Amino acid sequence: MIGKESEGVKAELLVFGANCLFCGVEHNCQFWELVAVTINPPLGAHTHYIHTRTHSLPRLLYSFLSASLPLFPRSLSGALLILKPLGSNPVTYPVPALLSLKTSISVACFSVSSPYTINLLDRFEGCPFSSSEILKEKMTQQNVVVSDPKSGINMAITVAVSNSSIFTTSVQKPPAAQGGYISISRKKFLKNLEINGLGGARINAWVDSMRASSPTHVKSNSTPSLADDHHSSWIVRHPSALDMFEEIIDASKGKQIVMFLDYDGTLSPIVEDPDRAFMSDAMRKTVRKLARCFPTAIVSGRCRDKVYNFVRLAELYYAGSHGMDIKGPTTSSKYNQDSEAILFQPATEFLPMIDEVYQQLVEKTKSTPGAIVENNRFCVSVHFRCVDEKKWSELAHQVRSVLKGYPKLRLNQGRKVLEIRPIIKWDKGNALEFLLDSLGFANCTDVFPVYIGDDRTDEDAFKKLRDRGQGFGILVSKFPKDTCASYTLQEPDEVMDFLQRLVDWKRLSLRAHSRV
Ligand SMILES: O=P(O)(O)OC[C@H]1O[C@H](O[C@H]2O[C@H](CO)[C@@H](O)[C@H](O)[C@H]2O)[C@H](O)[C@@H](O)[C@@H]1O
Repeated sequence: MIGKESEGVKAELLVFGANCLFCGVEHNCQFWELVAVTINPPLGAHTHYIHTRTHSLPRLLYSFLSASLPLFPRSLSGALLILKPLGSNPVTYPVPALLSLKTSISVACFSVSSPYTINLLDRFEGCPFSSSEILKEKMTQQNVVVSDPKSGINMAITVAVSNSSIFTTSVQKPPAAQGGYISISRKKFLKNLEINGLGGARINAWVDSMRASSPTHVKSNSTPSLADDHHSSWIVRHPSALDMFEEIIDASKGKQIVMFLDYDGTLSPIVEDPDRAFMSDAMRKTVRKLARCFPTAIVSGRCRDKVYNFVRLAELYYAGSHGMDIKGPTTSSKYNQDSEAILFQPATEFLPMIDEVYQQLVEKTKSTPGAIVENNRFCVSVHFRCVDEKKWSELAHQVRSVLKGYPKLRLNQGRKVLEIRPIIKWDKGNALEFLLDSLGFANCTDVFPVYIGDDRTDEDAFKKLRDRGQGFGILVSKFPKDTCASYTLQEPDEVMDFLQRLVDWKRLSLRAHSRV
């Protein structure tokens, strides 16, 4: 079973395989290997890349599906097939039932049994095999039926599961990246950079990850129409929170909205000097109004004092150092009568170690022009935004040489920054949960948390919301990225517009309420 029918969970099926989805044969199109099918996007809101390359099949599939969407019943908003390049890591956001299979799903087809009966596979022209033949031939079968409780439609999904990738024997090595888009494969964008291990190989992985860390432009050799397709399909799955404002408000009806805001890249634009990442007065004013309407927290990778000095609003909750330093408001308001009591620091024992590492990193990296080491109290950031790309490998070596002596620290990567922090299992997602509990929403079903952020570490919070099945995340990005957020906003200015709309809506609804 995929998802929990009773809770109306949207179904999503990930399909991995090296062979053609439709005929099961390995065509001469070694550029793709993975297909994800998302049913009911964008509400399913699972993110994957379309990483189409030179072969025309991906485009064909995409046009085929776009043409099929109008045939779907209204409540079934569609299905998307997403392709990944051969050899890349599979995206790991399957619904829990699929996750627990701990196996790769090699190839699949699905059909939608409804009054409209659409079998995508059979409708594909030129497919020499029927779905069942492929599946019988290639793998063990597992049939999954998903009901869409709203539409009363049963979707029969046939998933073929194999413990080893049955197609890998004839699979060639992935081609070197060519054409394409600004997509960051999970392989390239390592969430936790490995500190020890094989020297050269590891450093290369770091540098690859550093390169992928902050896409700012479409690669010059990309094919514009494919890039457009990629971007539009990403937007379909992660629509603008401004465009979807009414839907968002509908979803929050009867629930208490709680706002969580990242700082850098969300409330303030990204700038070269981390000490000059100021927030505009207009943004400050908007956040102040927001906090009068909803409990509001700032969740940042920065040291709490520093982010407070940028924001300067005493009525907010602050979670600094990626959530490892949480403090309630220092002035009371409607939402925080005894919040001053809140202070949570789960990593205090690491303070001396972080200090020591900070000093060593400053010393070690001082020969690399442009490198900035920032002490974020419970974590340290090494910025490489202003370091010449030719020097990135040198910087990676320097950082690794320091970290080798500290097995209790780990390294993550943000936007042109290496972030070092204690190995403890505490992230922005835990901070969000902690704050919700502190606000009195533990085990509450009528709370609607909204988290807005732009960076990798914000994904922990997006994922937490998705796992809780409450509220949603909004990713601030102009470019397609792998994300657990449901919606997007392009830049801090759009964040401000969105917050202002929330404020206006709240004021209007309070007025309407008081008239009744
Ligand atoms: O969780 P966040 O609040 O988003 O913190 C993540 C990092 O943000 C800051 O760095 C980023 O913004 C800088 C200023 O615009 C920019 O120069 C840098 O390249 C970005 O990575 C902060 O300085 C870091 O310490 C945080 O780790």
